[in-house]
Amino acid sequence: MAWSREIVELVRTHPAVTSGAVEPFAIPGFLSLGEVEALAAGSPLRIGAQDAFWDDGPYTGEVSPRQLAEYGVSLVEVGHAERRRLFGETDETVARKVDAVLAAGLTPLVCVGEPLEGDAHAAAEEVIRQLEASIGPALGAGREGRVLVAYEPVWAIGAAEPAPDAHIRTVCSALREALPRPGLASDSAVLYGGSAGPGLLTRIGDAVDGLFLGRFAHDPEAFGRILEEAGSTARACEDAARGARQRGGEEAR
Ligand SMILES: O=C(CO)COP(=O)(O)O
Repeated sequence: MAWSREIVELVRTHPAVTSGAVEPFAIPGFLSLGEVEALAAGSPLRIGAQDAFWDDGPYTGEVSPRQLAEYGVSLVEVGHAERRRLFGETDETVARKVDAVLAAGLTPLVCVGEPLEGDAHAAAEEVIRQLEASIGPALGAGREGRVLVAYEPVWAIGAAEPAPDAHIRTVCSALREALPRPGLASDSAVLYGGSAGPGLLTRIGDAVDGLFLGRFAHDPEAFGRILEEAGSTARACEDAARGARQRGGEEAR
């Protein structure tokens, strides 16, 4: 709660957030959701849940996306590596959860990632397959909405360092290219997670839309530094896009 209080204060006034360039979110454990949601009410901090079940029940002990929506939650994390490894989640169960989250009008944050360190192009193929298996069925059935994809190489979670910059670039660029499709909102995005911390976004910001942070944002001061970087990265990307549009206009003339 102390962390949440500091983060809410930070994002309320930070220019990177008030300008609309950066969209911060926090995903606390279920037991803290209500309190964090109350703290964040009226602030730009969006609140997510770490998991949800795919139906309303009766499924004793499970929490459905519709219940989370009533609670003020707007994001639901689906298919985190720990859920896949320790709780038997498969692409099929992830797909059912994505469908239920979209049906409840919430945004699924779909986690994908290759289990072992290896070739970046092979990793890109693997995660695009995971993405398709996770969101394809819901979109194919006519669901619509925004999807956030968190690319988390399993071998880089809880590690000393994130995956190498070139690896992240290759995989996230491929995911960005694979993402647009009918039914998917145009503000759908690709985030990188796995030992992400200060300094990373400045290096890879042209290849990703954001970060999915764990341990290295547990210090609010580090979160603040990353927010600064996110603001500068957003400005740099806007400038680059404006330059490209101007060059395109000159060529057209
Ligand atoms: O999986 C993650 C967050 O859920 C990543 O955690 P770390 O950044 O601590 O490796």
